[in-house]
Amino acid sequence: MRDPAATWLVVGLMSGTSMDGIDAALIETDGETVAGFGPHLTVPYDDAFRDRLRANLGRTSLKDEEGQRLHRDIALRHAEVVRALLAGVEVTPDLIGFHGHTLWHDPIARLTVQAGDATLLARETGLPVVADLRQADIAAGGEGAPLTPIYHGALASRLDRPVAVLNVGGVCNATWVGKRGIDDMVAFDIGPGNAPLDDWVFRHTGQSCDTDGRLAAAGALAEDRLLKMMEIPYFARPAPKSLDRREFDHVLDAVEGLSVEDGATTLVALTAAAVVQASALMPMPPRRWLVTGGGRHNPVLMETLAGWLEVPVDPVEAVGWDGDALEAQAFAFLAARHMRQLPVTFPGTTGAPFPMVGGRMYRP
Ligand SMILES: Nc1ncnc2c1ncn2[C@@H]1O[C@H](COP(=O)(O)OP(=O)(O)OP(=O)(O)O)[C@@H](O)[C@H]1O
Ligand SMILES: CC(=O)N[C@H]1[C@@H]2OC[C@@H](O2)[C@@H](O)[C@@H]1O[C@H](C)C(=O)O
Repeated sequence: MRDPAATWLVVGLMSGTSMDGIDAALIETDGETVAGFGPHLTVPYDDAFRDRLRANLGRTSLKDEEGQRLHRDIALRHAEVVRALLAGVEVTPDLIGFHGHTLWHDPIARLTVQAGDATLLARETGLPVVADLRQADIAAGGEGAPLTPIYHGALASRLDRPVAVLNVGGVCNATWVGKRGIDDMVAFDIGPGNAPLDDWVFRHTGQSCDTDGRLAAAGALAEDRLLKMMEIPYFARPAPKSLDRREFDHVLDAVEGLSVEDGATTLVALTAAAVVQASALMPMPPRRWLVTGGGRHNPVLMETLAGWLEVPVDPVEAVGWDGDALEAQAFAFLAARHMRQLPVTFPGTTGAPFPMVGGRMYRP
């Protein structure tokens, strides 16, 4: 039996930068370790809603009519996903950890905007919701991202270290976990993940991604284009650092004129080259890379990474984690840490001035 005083059953919710859909996962946790993994699911956005999200990227305020509508609709869609996740599960969760959908992220201006009305989500689900997890960090001069490192660090404490957890979502980020576990983490956004490739493939084929890397597998690397793209100053900038999804939109200009296949191969290579560059920014090379996020389903990316990094590269499933659930689980974990007022961001992960508690509670 679960000791309710010691752990919570928490639903984590994430709508990621690739705009593929809403990820939800249930875990049992005290915010330090995971006592049990429950079910997870991803509910894809329909094309019309994805177009609407895309049209709202770059918005810095939710105050106007469409901003308010979007804030509400995102919350209602998340509430539906919670109901779907809990259908057939004979437990009632204690709590929800809610990210929302990032529309704007600018740490220099100390502004990060996530749409999704947590008050409405709490009312719709009848559960307390912890949201606004980036706000305290960015207000204090941290990057406000990435937030998942403390979860990566908690899971990786059982592994041989240093190890790097690489998330290839729309944006690509990594957590380096050293010998001392969560007291020894360096994390940052590396560069473009799947977003430019998704956009490129959508533009040329109308498909939402390069499924199983088929286009990239049929193309040839345009080395001159890759070298040009690797001159982007962000790659060499030391951590802490974080990205807005749209910051790499312009790389599509660098592959313009290539065939769809060659462009796909070259954009996959860009992600891999950025990861190689990122390893030089870590305190020491990791012994192993564990890859999570949708990008690990692209075999061309996985092969390129394995070829270019000098240590083993495996999907996180190799150590028993679930790469489709990990981000949503992380937001559940962060909500539990909020309950215990444990820090969620650190000088090594976001550049926070000190380990910082994060999130705000919305009660039903
Ligand atoms: N079978 C597949 N083959 C190739 N790519 C895939 C496959 N499945 C998923 N992807 C890629 O993974 C992406 C979704 O990844 P994920 O869900 O990790 O992103 P996200 O959580 O939205 O992003 P972020 O971590 O930046 O917030 C898709 O947009 C697609 O590019
Ligand atoms: C501002 C924002 O939403 N950033 C996302 C994005 O997607 C990946 C990367 O860029 C990461 O920094 C972050 O998401 C994950 C969940 C994080 O905070 O760890």
